[in-house]
Amino acid sequence: MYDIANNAGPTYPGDFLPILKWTDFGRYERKVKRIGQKSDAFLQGLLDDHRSARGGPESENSMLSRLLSFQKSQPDEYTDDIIKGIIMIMMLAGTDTSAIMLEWIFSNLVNKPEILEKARAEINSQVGEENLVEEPELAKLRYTQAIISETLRLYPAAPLMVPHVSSDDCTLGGYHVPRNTMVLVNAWAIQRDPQLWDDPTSFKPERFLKGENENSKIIAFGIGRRACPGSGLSRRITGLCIASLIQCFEWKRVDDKLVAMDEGTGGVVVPKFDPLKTMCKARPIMNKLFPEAF
Ligand code: HEM
Repeated sequence: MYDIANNAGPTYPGDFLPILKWTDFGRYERKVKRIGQKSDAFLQGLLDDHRSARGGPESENSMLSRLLSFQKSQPDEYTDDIIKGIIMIMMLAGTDTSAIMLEWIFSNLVNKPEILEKARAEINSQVGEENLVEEPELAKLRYTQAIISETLRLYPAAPLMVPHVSSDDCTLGGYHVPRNTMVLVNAWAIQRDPQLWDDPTSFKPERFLKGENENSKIIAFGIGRRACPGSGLSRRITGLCIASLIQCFEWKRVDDKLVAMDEGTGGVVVPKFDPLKTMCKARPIMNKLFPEAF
């Protein structure tokens, strides 16, 4: 996964200087073909394990076993290649992005404990301290949702989105774009544009609680028919995850220094430069929810 992610996106110099493709500069083609074969073998192994029920009882209700059951009734639609493609895109597009968003969220929360406390107060008042937050309650957690939106705005997991190619000559913002040109959208810069946002570089979830629909200005999931189909799922998973982590633990920085908020480098998905290190301590609710653990 690491190899695929790092070789995806606009990272190949030959895309910018086509002459380099003649010599397979940096052995890029050979490298990606090898990665492709390796990942195909891995996914085929997963499929075969599920098919022969070698995955154990926990795999019986998995997404893969569901897809394989569709294969029995619609063999032409659900070929092995299609199923491998679905699993691959879910893993590639859905895992790193959501994990990185979570890391940015907690980096912001430990740097701004007052925001963390406000989120906790909302969770206490809407969910209470007896039960772990559940999905239907997420709609009531408006401040938690606002924290997610503000993180997507300032720290989009895919800052240049996924490269697109113009299928025809067109004009974009007054610029002529010939057919077959790679087009990148700088979501990172657009979401910090002072013409669109007040105090654009400050982390202020409150801006999403105003009456206007600020969320419609977020483009971190793309726009239009190729926009991210996992955006709703991702917001729900992340919402559940941060709300339960806030319910169950106290969170603090490891020392007085603020957590550095620099971006690292990557393919499509860009992680933090320094992975987040933080301290956490179990809260009393953990004794009630998981007494056997204490
Ligand atoms: C924080 C979480 C996520 C972010 C920031 C994110 C962002 C994006 C972006 C920017 C694109 C490209 C949109 C474009 O080309 O204009 C995309 C595409 C895609 N995402 Fe996500 N995504 C996230 C989570 C997920 C999840 C959880 C899934 C599925 C489990 C998913 C599945 C996909 C797929 C399949 C595409 C390709 C859509 C297409 O090309 O038609 N993503 N995502």
